[in-house]
Amino acid sequence: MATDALEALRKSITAVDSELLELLAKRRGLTNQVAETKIKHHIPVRDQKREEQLLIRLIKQGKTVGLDPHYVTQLFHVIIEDSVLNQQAMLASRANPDSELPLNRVAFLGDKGSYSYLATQKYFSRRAGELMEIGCQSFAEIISKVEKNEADYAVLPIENTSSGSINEVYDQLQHTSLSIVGELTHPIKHSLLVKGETSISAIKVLYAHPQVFAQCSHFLAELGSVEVKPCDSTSAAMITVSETDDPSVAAIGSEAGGALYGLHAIKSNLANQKENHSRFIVVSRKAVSVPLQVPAKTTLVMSTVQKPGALVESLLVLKDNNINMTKLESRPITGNPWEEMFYLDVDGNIEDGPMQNALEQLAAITRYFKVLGCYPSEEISPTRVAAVNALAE
Ligand SMILES: C=C(O[C@@H]1C=C(C(=O)O)C=C[C@H]1O)C(=O)O
Repeated sequence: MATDALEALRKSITAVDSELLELLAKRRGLTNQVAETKIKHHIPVRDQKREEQLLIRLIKQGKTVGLDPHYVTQLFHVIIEDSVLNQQAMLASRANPDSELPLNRVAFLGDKGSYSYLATQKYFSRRAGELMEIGCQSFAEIISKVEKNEADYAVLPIENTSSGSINEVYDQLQHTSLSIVGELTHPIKHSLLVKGETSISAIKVLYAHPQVFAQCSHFLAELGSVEVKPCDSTSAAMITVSETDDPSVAAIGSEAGGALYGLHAIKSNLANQKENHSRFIVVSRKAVSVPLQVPAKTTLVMSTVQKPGALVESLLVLKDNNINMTKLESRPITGNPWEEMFYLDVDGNIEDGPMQNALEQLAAITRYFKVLGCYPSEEISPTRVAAVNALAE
């Protein structure tokens, strides 16, 4: 009897969920039409005033039907982020018709199920064309695939909120002729993955990528005497565990990735930091042009002359041109001990006046200077509604 009632209720929920999906698709269609209008009339993609008004109205309306402001705000932040990213992708592809390929051959680290694989899927889901996945064993192999025209794009992790910059990728960028054409941030949720029935206390051997071990060091310390075995990628770790019936082995990776190999999670949220995200860059042989209506980021690489204050002087060029720097990284220059290559991420478009001034001035005062790429920024900061607390009352 009880199960009949449950069944009926679940049927109704399924019907509501289908309606929600259809409405979300309808909303997406409308925002795509908005993008067409913005292209035609040169209007910026993001309009935070409109977003604020929309959120205030929805929070008020939500209250009348028993939905709390926090829930409504969170839901619509996700919906708006999707809408802005889709519109940005549309504008970017219009501005670069030659990079519209029927087949995108994409090289990334590992195999199906790796974090790079999941990031690749996410990035290309907003872009036209089929996706051909090319799993690789190292960052050098990934870069070389694109350089040799065996792939069109490479997706490379560049930094993580727990373990910091991925030095090996920065070092690869020093020597390549490829350009950065995109970026994306992907949540990294580490789980302890096993094949059959087992428990945490039974685990004796743990496979994972070294970056993953670094990000989960607190969990590893708690685990105690477990042998850690570094692998080339998260997917390599998953494959190793999937190929044995030994209940004392486990891998660390994403639950979604593990499911592709018949693994399940016995513990989740293993990272030291709760908010664990990785930023990936997308590189290609040809640079892209970013429409001025889309927020852009530019990555620069430079080495300064050997004199006191040389780096400060370079940073002042950015300040004088009112350019915001979002990241500064330094890496040793191979063959030149104690000399550093600086990598800078700045907000701005190389087709913009102040940025062109800054680039010219930097080129004049540095020993080596190169633009690694200008690409649409995918960091969509959520619009906060100042009045949200008042509205909650
Ligand atoms: C759809 C638009 O573009 C963006 C996305 C919005 C949305 O999804 O509601 C609102 C404002 C813009 O930041 C728009 O300008 O109306």
